[in-house]
Amino acid sequence: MDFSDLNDRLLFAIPKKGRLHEHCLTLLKGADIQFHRRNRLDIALSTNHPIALVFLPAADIGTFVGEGNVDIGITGQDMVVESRANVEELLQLGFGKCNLCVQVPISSPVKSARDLVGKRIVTSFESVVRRYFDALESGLDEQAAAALLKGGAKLADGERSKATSKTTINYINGSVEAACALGLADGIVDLVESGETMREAKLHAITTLLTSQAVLICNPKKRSTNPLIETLMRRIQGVIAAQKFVLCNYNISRERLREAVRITPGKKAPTISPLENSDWVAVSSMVLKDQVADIMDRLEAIGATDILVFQIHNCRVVS
Ligand SMILES: Nc1ncnc2c1ncn2[C@@H]1O[C@H](COP(=O)(O)OP(=O)(O)OP(=O)(O)O)[C@@H](O)[C@H]1O
Ligand SMILES: O=P(O)(O)OC[C@H]1O[C@H](OP(=O)(O)OP(=O)(O)O)[C@H](O)[C@@H]1O
Repeated sequence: MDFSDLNDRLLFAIPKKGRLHEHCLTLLKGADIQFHRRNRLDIALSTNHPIALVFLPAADIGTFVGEGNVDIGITGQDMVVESRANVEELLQLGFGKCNLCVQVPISSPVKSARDLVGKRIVTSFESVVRRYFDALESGLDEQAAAALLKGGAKLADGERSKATSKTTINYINGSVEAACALGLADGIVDLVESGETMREAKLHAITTLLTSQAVLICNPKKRSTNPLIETLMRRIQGVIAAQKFVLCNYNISRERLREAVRITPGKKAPTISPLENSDWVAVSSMVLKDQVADIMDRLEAIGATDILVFQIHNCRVVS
């Protein structure tokens, strides 16, 4: 590829592998960003928009966006906090949801993060954990120390001087959950989603430092300079909304319509159309996918008929 092809293109960073990769490809497809990625190339030019996709490790995307090497990107909030990147969060994407937790062996006498001050921690989130334990060592409680992380705030000079960094924090990249069993650590800090990895390793979580999900981020100086960023944002928002909602259609007698509208109020209001039989109407309304079974039961109970549920492929709705 000729890299002059990148001139005048919006550079959009996507995790090149791992937990977020497939979700990102689905979003790109839903937003109709077409591209062809040549074998072994980490840059792909969009064939229908002035965009170049840059496939990077999720851990590096915050820094690349913050420093303006790329314009926008998708990564986990945990990665943004770890890299301390100066980025604007445009959208929460609803996937890659997990918590960054302090974990200790089930058999350990350690009950709180404070009990680990002065002990050995193993993690892939070295900067987050250093900041958290510095905050604890300076006298903040666990809640205040965790709040400091996401706000990106630094310890005040006075507070910082009280932190002695006596807690040992060692970085490893993956398989962190084995560290306690191997005698390398008294506790670990790692991501938890289902909790399966933690339970298999005979660990339990004693506190949560961060909650995280995938986010669309932007370099703070770039948003106002390229209108394509707003367009992309709206498209991606539409794809996410479409994944959350389904369209529910049914017929109901006019006398039960008020009750039916309470069950399916829609985003703004349901669409109501008269049927040939004047005592009945047809209703069409967006409902949350994870509530649809309950909604169908309730509609049936008030006498609704011909209840049909349709998948939404894309949409633009007011939030
Ligand atoms: N179990 C999980 N459930 C949900 N989201 C997760 C989970 N593990 C990680 N994530 C999210 O996905 C992001 C990328 O994690 P992932 O483990 O896929 O990284 P990676 O870049 O592929 O690195 P590696 O494969 O070397 O661990 C994390 O920063 C986090 O936001
Ligand atoms: O609570 P769970 O659903 O079990 O998920 C948590 C695990 O997922 C992540 O690791 P991943 O599987 O991505 O592999 P890694 O350890 O190589 O990073 C994370 O580091 C945990 O180990």
